[in-house]
Amino acid sequence: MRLPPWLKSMLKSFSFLNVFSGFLQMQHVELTLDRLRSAIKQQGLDVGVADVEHLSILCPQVVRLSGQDIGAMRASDAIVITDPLTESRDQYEAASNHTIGRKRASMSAIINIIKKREHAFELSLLDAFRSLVGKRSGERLKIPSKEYLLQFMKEKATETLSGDAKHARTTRSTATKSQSARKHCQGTSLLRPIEMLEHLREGFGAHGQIMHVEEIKARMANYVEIPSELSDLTKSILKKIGISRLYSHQAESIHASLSGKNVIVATMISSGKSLCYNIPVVEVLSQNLLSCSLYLFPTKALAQDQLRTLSLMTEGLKLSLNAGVYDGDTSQEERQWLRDNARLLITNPDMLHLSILPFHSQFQRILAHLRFIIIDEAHAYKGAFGCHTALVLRRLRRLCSYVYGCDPLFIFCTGTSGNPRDHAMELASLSTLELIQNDGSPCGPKFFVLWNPPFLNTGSKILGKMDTCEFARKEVTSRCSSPIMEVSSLLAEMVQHGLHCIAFCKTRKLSELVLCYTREILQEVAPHLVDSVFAYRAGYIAQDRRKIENEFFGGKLRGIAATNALELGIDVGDVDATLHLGFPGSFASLWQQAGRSGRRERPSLAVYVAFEGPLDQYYMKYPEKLFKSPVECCHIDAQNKQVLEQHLVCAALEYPLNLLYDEKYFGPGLNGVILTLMDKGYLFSDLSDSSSGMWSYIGHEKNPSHAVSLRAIESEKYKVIDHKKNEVLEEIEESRAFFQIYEGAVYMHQGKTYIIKNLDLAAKIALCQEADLKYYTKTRDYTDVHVVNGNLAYPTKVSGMQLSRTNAQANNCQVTTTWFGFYRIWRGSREIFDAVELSLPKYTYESHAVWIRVPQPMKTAVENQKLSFRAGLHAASHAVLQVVPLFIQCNSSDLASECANPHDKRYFPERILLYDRHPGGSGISAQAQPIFGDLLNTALELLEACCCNKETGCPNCIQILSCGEYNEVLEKRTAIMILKGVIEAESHV
Ligand SMILES: Nc1ncnc2c1ncn2[C@@H]1O[C@H](COP(=O)(O)OP(=O)(O)OP(=O)(O)O)[C@@H](O)[C@H]1O
Repeated sequence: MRLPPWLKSMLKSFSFLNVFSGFLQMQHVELTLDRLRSAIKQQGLDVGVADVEHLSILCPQVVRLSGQDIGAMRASDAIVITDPLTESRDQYEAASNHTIGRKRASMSAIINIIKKREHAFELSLLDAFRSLVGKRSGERLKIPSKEYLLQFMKEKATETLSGDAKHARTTRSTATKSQSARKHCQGTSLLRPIEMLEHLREGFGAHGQIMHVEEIKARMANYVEIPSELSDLTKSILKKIGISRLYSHQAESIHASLSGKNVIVATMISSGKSLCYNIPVVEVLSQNLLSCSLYLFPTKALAQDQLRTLSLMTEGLKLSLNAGVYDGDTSQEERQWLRDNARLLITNPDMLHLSILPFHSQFQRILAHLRFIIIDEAHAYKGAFGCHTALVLRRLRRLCSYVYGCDPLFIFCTGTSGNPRDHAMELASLSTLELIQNDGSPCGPKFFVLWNPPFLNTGSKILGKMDTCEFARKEVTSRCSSPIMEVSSLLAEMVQHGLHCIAFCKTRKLSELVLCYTREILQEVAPHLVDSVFAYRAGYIAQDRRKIENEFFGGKLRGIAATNALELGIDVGDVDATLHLGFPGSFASLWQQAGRSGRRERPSLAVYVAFEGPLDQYYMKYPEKLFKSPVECCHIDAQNKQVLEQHLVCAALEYPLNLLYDEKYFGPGLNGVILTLMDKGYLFSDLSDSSSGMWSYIGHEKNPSHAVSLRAIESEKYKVIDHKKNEVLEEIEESRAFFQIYEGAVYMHQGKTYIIKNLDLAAKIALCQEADLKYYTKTRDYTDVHVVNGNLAYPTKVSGMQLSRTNAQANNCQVTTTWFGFYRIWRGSREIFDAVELSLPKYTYESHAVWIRVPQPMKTAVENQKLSFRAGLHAASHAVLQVVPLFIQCNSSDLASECANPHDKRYFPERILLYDRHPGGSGISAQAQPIFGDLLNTALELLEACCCNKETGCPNCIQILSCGEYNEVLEKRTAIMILKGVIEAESHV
């Protein structure tokens, strides 16, 4: 059914309603269908519409009324309820007239939603009133004035909720309900970060959310004079950028680099590390006009940031560095120009591996005169990515040495690593490295707030600091307000009061949701600031990202809802506050994110808002564990046989391998790997000439590096195009695409909602159209994991841990996702109101899994007790997944568990299995294998310690946000039985 054209045109004429929609949104109270039905019944009214069940009364722009509210307005008006399934204008009119006619007595307000199966149209209170009552049937009813309605709403906003409204609150989902009770700050006075903390304490945060405030004290600078040995040009550059003295560590590291030492600078975030490499580079490159430098950054954004810094330093001076960024976004002409002219080439390890080393002769000028290799954000090179980068650097060093006769120095920088020196030495295979860590930079005080969304009890009073379990015993379903809403409200508050703020979110979707809610709040309290908040995440096209970075740096934007794409050292200017939606997966990440604020000695604020999961709640309860723990060590294993094989093939193409000379780069495993590669047909040596000992590449691929992905980056992507503007909004990796784009999907981008109109699978293009929708969509899918045997490519080192023996196995696996439909879900209430079928191709990728078999007698024992083995396994896998970040530095979204689909009746393997979510694997499940026994024990402890008494568990134990099956088919008691059984079997290993 389509919305009748007459109604559409009528609605257009009520655009003034948009002005009030934010206001109305804030004021609503919620009503369940049951409550509506009984309220209507209590008043002896005949609803007259066939089936109240079909009423959709949950959209945010419709005022939701409790029975009590209906009573309150009894004298005034009428309620019009139309059947949402009405199919035509005639039926529609008949239904509404019929309805109105039969209840003209004394109903109190209007709730009207017209819904069809494909799209849902929602009318605001006034819309509905005007269109239905005012224009169509108004003569027969009293119409409340606009003033009356607004007054009513104002009163509602201040009144304490009680009676029916209370009940409605506690039975609804949590996202918007606490918001509706808590007024948003309307102020826009300028506040400094410390004043903001007080402001929060007295206002928005006065409901016990603030669990702890850690004051990280200010630190005085230790300055030294600018060394006299520096050239006049370098001194003039320092003067130009306003540096009159150096921090002591800067002088120390510059001296070490200029004395020919490899250096790692491991000082605080924002401690002026970039000068530690820029000054020696400028000094050397200005003295010898042939000398060159190579800068490596892990992200494109950092590369751009550094180019900006270098331009500011050198513009207008007689120094032609011809600096430029050589990455995937660089045009062919620019690449050619940089190859011919650049003396300072900024790139990333992926580009080095794919486009520089295999074509090294084109970079002959640069490689032959390479004096420095700069590796900033060294801590980013860990795990699988670190392992690959280590081998790329070995390939670079041997080419420089054998082919171009040079031995460049390294300067590493890191702000967050537990083992900076060892890690960097392993990364670049260096035998000596000077560690600079006596930090001479100043820093302003930082107030780090731990913030737990408030609890709501059955009386819907917001409770203060209540022990999670104490509360869980009382009422689990109405635990607390949504952390997403809390972060959105905080972001709005910061922006309103003139603070520059970044809200870090774990996923792309969360960053879009936070942006969307923040804008809604700002629309209500400070509409002129709505466009000063943006989202920043992977997927956006490069041009858009640059624009956001520049506008935030320039102060035009005040707030950003970002993923960790903005986490690493980009200098985004004066940030006053950071928000952190959930623990980001490692201390290093958290400190990196928080380090974005408070640069240049300014006081700053950081607020970590907890999710309900065990890890976040653990830190809320034990803040010292957060603030006193050292940052994690970075591990790489450059001897990993499988990775070594891959890179030796590439290295042999670049320059023949030699056992005698290459062992110092590739380690003692070189001989064995060369023989394996010979057997596989990649390498050949003329054994008749035993003196040469050279192994040449004879494989079929023209450029074997194309087959090796350093960080499992997918090349196949889907483009999302705004149909009307013909503009590319985003490119989504193939593995993620069908979770977001399919015909009918609601797609979010920069706080706007779009509907996907067409998906062209062959061209990999999704056309979308902007649409103001109050619902979102979520796919219905299932994922099969097929375990296959094979060696794993990534390290299994877990530092300082006693490894227990275990039955758990780590294997390669094949992950296949099948999409069979999607749900339409109201925002705010998160209620599913429609299910639609889908037909999309399956997506399969290779990954790695860690798993343990559940003993057969355990299955029999569970079934004998008439419990569901599937539900127990599913819940046990969730519990194990929840505890992984306690042992391994990772995000819980890096891994997934095998989840039982409620409709799937096929055989379900008797195993607890976790797998790497990224195609190609990320190495985390391999790291989990040796500690699987600990994971099982901790998961059992978690379940036994959680006081929720629900069989389906709670977010503290077995319910997880990322469950592909929406936490259906879960049994906590059975999970405990199964875990005990598996742990018992482990004790016999
Ligand atoms: N000696 C100095 N005196 C005054 N300001 C300085 C000095 N050195 C650096 N700064 C300023 O400190 C700020 C931070 O510098 P920079 O971005 O180099 O820090 P960083 O340690 O590289 O940061 P990150 O940890 O994010 O990578 C810059 O604005 C820079 O201009």
